Amino acid sequence: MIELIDVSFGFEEKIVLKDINLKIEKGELCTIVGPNGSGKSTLVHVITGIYKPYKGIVKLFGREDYREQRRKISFVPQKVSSFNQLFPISVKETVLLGLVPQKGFFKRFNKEDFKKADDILKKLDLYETKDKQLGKLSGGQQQRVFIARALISEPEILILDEPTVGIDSKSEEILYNLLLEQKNNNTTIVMVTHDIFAIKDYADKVVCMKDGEILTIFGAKEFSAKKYKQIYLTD
Ligand SMILES: Nc1ncnc2c1ncn2[C@@H]1O[C@H](COP(=O)(O)OP(=O)(O)OP(=O)(O)O)[C@@H](O)[C@H]1O
Repeated sequence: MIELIDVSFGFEEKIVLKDINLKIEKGELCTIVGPNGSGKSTLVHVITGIYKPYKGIVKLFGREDYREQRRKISFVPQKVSSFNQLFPISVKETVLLGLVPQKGFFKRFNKEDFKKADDILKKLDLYETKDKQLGKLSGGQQQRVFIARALISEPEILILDEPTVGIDSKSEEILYNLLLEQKNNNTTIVMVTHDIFAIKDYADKVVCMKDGEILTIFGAKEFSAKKYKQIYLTD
Protein backbone atom coordinates (compact mmCIF):
# COMPACT_ATOMS: atom_id res chain seq x y z
CA MET A 1 0.00 0.00 0.00
CA ILE A 2 2.87 2.34 0.88
CA GLU A 3 6.40 1.77 -0.37
CA LEU A 4 9.49 3.94 -0.07
CA ILE A 5 12.57 2.88 -2.00
CA ASP A 6 15.92 4.56 -1.23
CA VAL A 7 14.20 7.83 -0.36
CA SER A 8 16.28 10.84 0.67
CA PHE A 9 15.03 14.31 1.52
CA GLY A 10 16.46 17.49 2.96
CA PHE A 11 15.89 21.18 3.58
CA GLU A 12 18.38 23.29 1.62
CA GLU A 13 21.82 22.07 2.75
CA LYS A 14 20.53 19.82 5.52
CA ILE A 15 19.83 16.15 4.77
CA VAL A 16 16.95 15.00 6.97
CA LEU A 17 16.04 11.58 5.54
CA LYS A 18 18.71 9.21 4.29
CA ASP A 19 18.01 6.21 2.03
CA ILE A 20 14.70 5.25 3.60
CA ASN A 21 13.34 1.84 2.60
CA LEU A 22 9.94 0.99 4.00
CA LYS A 23 6.96 -1.13 3.00
CA ILE A 24 3.58 -0.87 4.73
CA GLU A 25 0.91 -3.36 3.70
CA LYS A 26 -2.80 -2.65 3.32
CA GLY A 27 -4.60 -2.72 6.68
CA GLU A 28 -1.42 -2.43 8.74
CA LEU A 29 -1.01 -0.02 11.63
CA CYS A 30 2.56 1.23 11.42
CA THR A 31 4.01 3.46 14.13
CA ILE A 32 7.04 5.67 13.69
CA VAL A 33 9.12 6.33 16.77
CA GLY A 34 12.37 8.08 17.60
CA PRO A 35 13.86 11.05 19.43
CA ASN A 36 12.96 14.67 18.65
CA GLY A 37 14.46 15.78 15.37
CA SER A 38 15.02 12.26 14.04
CA GLY A 39 12.90 12.93 10.94
CA LYS A 40 9.53 11.34 11.82
CA SER A 41 7.34 14.28 10.79
CA THR A 42 9.41 14.80 7.67
CA LEU A 43 8.94 11.15 6.77
CA VAL A 44 5.14 11.35 7.04
CA HIS A 45 5.15 14.56 4.99
CA VAL A 46 7.05 12.67 2.29
CA ILE A 47 4.50 9.83 2.45
CA THR A 48 1.59 12.29 2.08
CA GLY A 49 3.30 13.84 -0.93
CA ILE A 50 3.63 17.27 0.72
CA TYR A 51 7.43 16.98 0.48
CA LYS A 52 8.96 15.58 -2.70
CA PRO A 53 12.10 13.49 -2.12
CA TYR A 54 15.18 14.53 -4.07
CA LYS A 55 16.13 10.88 -4.46
CA GLY A 56 14.23 7.61 -4.46
CA ILE A 57 10.70 6.46 -5.14
CA VAL A 58 7.48 6.79 -3.14
CA LYS A 59 4.67 4.45 -4.19
CA LEU A 60 1.16 4.63 -2.81
CA PHE A 61 -1.60 2.25 -3.91
CA GLY A 62 1.14 0.51 -5.92
CA ARG A 63 1.78 3.59 -8.11
CA GLU A 64 4.36 6.35 -8.28
CA ASP A 65 1.77 8.75 -9.68
CA TYR A 66 -1.01 8.62 -7.09
CA ARG A 67 -2.57 12.05 -7.76
CA GLU A 68 -5.89 10.38 -8.61
CA GLN A 69 -5.82 8.54 -5.29
CA ARG A 70 -4.98 11.54 -3.08
CA ARG A 71 -8.57 11.93 -1.94
CA LYS A 72 -8.27 8.49 -0.33
CA ILE A 73 -5.53 9.77 2.01
CA SER A 74 -6.22 11.70 5.23
CA PHE A 75 -3.57 13.43 7.29
CA VAL A 76 -3.74 14.79 10.84
CA PRO A 77 -0.64 16.99 11.19
CA GLN A 78 1.15 17.74 14.44
CA LYS A 79 -0.16 20.58 16.64
CA VAL A 80 -3.28 21.17 14.58
CA SER A 81 -4.65 23.34 17.37
CA SER A 82 -2.18 26.08 16.46
CA PHE A 83 -4.61 27.23 13.73
CA ASN A 84 -6.00 30.79 13.87
CA GLN A 85 -8.30 30.68 16.91
CA LEU A 86 -10.37 33.62 15.65
CA PHE A 87 -11.26 31.97 12.37
CA PRO A 88 -15.08 31.82 12.33
CA ILE A 89 -15.79 28.16 11.65
CA SER A 90 -17.93 25.74 13.65
CA VAL A 91 -16.92 22.26 14.76
CA LYS A 92 -19.43 20.67 12.35
CA GLU A 93 -18.17 22.77 9.40
CA THR A 94 -14.57 21.83 10.17
CA VAL A 95 -15.44 18.14 10.14
CA LEU A 96 -17.43 18.45 6.89
CA LEU A 97 -14.36 19.99 5.24
CA GLY A 98 -12.86 16.49 5.41
CA LEU A 99 -15.29 15.51 2.63
CA VAL A 100 -14.18 18.26 0.22
CA PRO A 101 -11.38 16.27 -1.48
CA GLN A 102 -13.94 13.60 -2.43
CA LYS A 103 -16.89 15.85 -3.29
CA GLY A 104 -15.04 18.78 -4.86
CA PHE A 105 -15.17 22.41 -3.76
CA PHE A 106 -18.43 23.43 -5.36
CA LYS A 107 -20.78 20.65 -4.31
CA ARG A 108 -23.19 21.35 -1.46
CA PHE A 109 -23.20 19.04 1.53
CA ASN A 110 -26.24 16.76 1.60
CA LYS A 111 -28.21 14.96 4.29
CA GLU A 112 -25.91 11.95 4.14
CA ASP A 113 -22.85 14.18 4.69
CA PHE A 114 -24.44 15.81 7.75
CA LYS A 115 -25.26 12.36 9.12
CA LYS A 116 -21.65 11.25 8.62
CA ALA A 117 -20.46 14.36 10.50
CA ASP A 118 -22.91 13.70 13.36
CA ASP A 119 -21.85 10.05 13.57
CA ILE A 120 -18.12 10.74 13.74
CA LEU A 121 -18.65 13.59 16.23
CA LYS A 122 -20.66 11.22 18.44
CA LYS A 123 -17.91 8.61 18.25
CA LEU A 124 -15.33 11.17 19.34
CA ASP A 125 -17.58 12.45 22.14
CA LEU A 126 -17.84 15.87 20.48
CA TYR A 127 -21.47 15.91 19.39
CA GLU A 128 -22.51 18.43 22.06
CA THR A 129 -19.95 20.91 20.71
CA LYS A 130 -20.94 20.64 17.03
CA ASP A 131 -22.36 24.17 16.67
CA LYS A 132 -19.65 25.88 18.71
CA GLN A 133 -16.91 27.96 17.14
CA LEU A 134 -13.82 25.76 16.80
CA GLY A 135 -11.56 28.38 18.39
CA LYS A 136 -13.64 28.29 21.58
CA LEU A 137 -12.85 24.62 22.24
CA SER A 138 -9.95 23.43 24.39
CA GLY A 139 -6.72 22.34 22.66
CA GLY A 140 -7.49 18.64 23.23
CA GLN A 141 -11.04 19.01 21.91
CA GLN A 142 -9.72 20.80 18.81
CA GLN A 143 -7.25 17.97 18.26
CA ARG A 144 -10.17 15.51 18.31
CA VAL A 145 -12.13 17.67 15.84
CA PHE A 146 -9.22 17.43 13.40
CA ILE A 147 -9.13 13.67 13.90
CA ALA A 148 -12.88 13.59 13.11
CA ARG A 149 -12.21 15.65 9.97
CA ALA A 150 -9.62 13.09 8.86
CA LEU A 151 -11.92 10.12 9.54
CA ILE A 152 -15.17 11.38 8.00
CA SER A 153 -14.02 10.55 4.46
CA GLU A 154 -13.29 6.92 5.44
CA PRO A 155 -9.76 7.15 4.02
CA GLU A 156 -7.86 4.14 2.75
CA ILE A 157 -4.65 5.62 4.14
CA LEU A 158 -4.73 7.52 7.43
CA ILE A 159 -1.62 9.36 8.59
CA LEU A 160 -1.42 10.87 12.07
CA ASP A 161 1.48 12.87 13.50
CA GLU A 162 1.46 12.60 17.31
CA PRO A 163 -2.35 12.58 17.55
CA THR A 164 -2.53 12.04 21.31
CA VAL A 165 -0.51 15.09 22.31
CA GLY A 166 -2.73 17.23 24.53
CA ILE A 167 -5.67 14.86 24.77
CA ASP A 168 -6.84 13.23 28.01
CA SER A 169 -6.68 9.49 28.68
CA LYS A 170 -10.39 8.89 28.00
CA SER A 171 -10.09 10.57 24.59
CA GLU A 172 -6.87 8.65 23.96
CA GLU A 173 -8.73 5.39 24.51
CA ILE A 174 -11.56 6.52 22.22
CA LEU A 175 -8.99 7.38 19.55
CA TYR A 176 -7.20 4.04 19.76
CA ASN A 177 -10.50 2.15 19.60
CA LEU A 178 -11.43 4.16 16.51
CA LEU A 179 -8.07 3.40 14.92
CA LEU A 180 -8.59 -0.31 15.56
CA GLU A 181 -12.05 -0.05 14.00
CA GLN A 182 -10.48 1.62 10.93
CA LYS A 183 -7.81 -1.04 10.77
CA ASN A 184 -10.46 -3.76 10.86
CA ASN A 185 -12.00 -2.02 7.85
CA ASN A 186 -8.63 -2.45 6.10
CA THR A 187 -7.49 1.18 6.44
CA THR A 188 -3.71 1.50 6.38
CA ILE A 189 -2.58 3.65 9.30
CA VAL A 190 0.74 5.41 9.83
CA MET A 191 1.15 7.09 13.21
CA VAL A 192 4.04 9.06 14.65
CA THR A 193 3.93 8.63 18.41
CA HIS A 194 5.94 8.61 21.62
CA ASP A 195 3.30 6.47 23.36
CA ILE A 196 5.17 3.24 24.08
CA PHE A 197 2.08 1.49 25.49
CA ALA A 198 0.04 2.15 22.35
CA ILE A 199 2.90 0.95 20.19
CA LYS A 200 3.27 -2.25 22.16
CA ASP A 201 -0.45 -3.02 22.09
CA TYR A 202 -1.59 -1.86 18.66
CA ALA A 203 1.25 -1.67 16.14
CA ASP A 204 1.79 -4.25 13.39
CA LYS A 205 5.06 -2.56 12.54
CA VAL A 206 7.29 -0.23 14.57
CA VAL A 207 9.73 1.89 12.58
CA CYS A 208 12.54 3.17 14.82
CA MET A 209 14.26 6.27 13.48
CA LYS A 210 17.37 8.19 14.43
CA ASP A 211 19.21 11.00 12.65
CA GLY A 212 17.11 10.59 9.51
CA GLU A 213 17.68 6.86 9.19
CA ILE A 214 15.67 3.77 10.03
CA LEU A 215 17.59 1.93 12.73
CA THR A 216 15.30 -1.08 12.85
CA ILE A 217 11.76 -2.21 12.14
CA PHE A 218 9.92 -4.44 14.60
CA GLY A 219 6.99 -6.65 13.62
CA ALA A 220 3.75 -7.09 15.61
CA LYS A 221 4.31 -7.87 19.30
CA GLU A 222 8.12 -7.79 18.87
CA PHE A 223 8.40 -4.34 20.40
CA SER A 224 8.89 -3.71 24.13
CA ALA A 225 9.90 -0.81 26.37
CA LYS A 226 13.10 -2.74 27.12
CA LYS A 227 14.02 -2.97 23.43
CA TYR A 228 13.16 0.71 23.00
CA LYS A 229 15.61 1.61 25.77
CA GLN A 230 18.27 -0.67 24.31
CA ILE A 231 18.01 1.07 20.95
CA TYR A 232 17.92 4.65 22.10
CA LEU A 233 19.67 4.77 25.45
CA THR A 234 22.71 2.57 24.99
CA ASP A 235 24.90 4.59 22.65
N1 LIG B 1 10.75 23.30 7.39
C1 LIG B 1 11.97 22.96 7.80
N2 LIG B 1 13.07 23.66 7.40
C2 LIG B 1 14.30 23.30 7.80
N3 LIG B 1 14.58 22.26 8.62
C3 LIG B 1 13.52 21.54 9.07
C4 LIG B 1 12.18 21.86 8.69
N4 LIG B 1 11.34 20.95 9.28
C5 LIG B 1 12.13 20.12 10.00
N5 LIG B 1 13.44 20.47 9.87
C6 LIG B 1 14.58 19.78 10.47
O1 LIG B 1 14.53 18.43 10.09
C7 LIG B 1 14.92 17.59 11.18
C8 LIG B 1 13.84 16.55 11.42
O2 LIG B 1 12.67 17.22 11.87
P1 LIG B 1 11.30 16.45 12.10
O3 LIG B 1 10.28 17.46 12.48
O4 LIG B 1 11.03 15.58 10.94
O5 LIG B 1 11.68 15.53 13.36
P2 LIG B 1 10.74 14.70 14.34
O6 LIG B 1 11.41 13.39 14.52
O7 LIG B 1 9.34 14.69 13.82
O8 LIG B 1 10.82 15.54 15.68
P3 LIG B 1 9.76 15.76 16.90
O9 LIG B 1 9.73 14.48 17.68
O10 LIG B 1 10.38 16.86 17.67
O11 LIG B 1 8.44 16.14 16.29
C9 LIG B 1 15.18 18.50 12.37
O12 LIG B 1 16.57 18.71 12.46
C10 LIG B 1 14.49 19.78 11.98
O13 LIG B 1 15.15 20.89 12.53
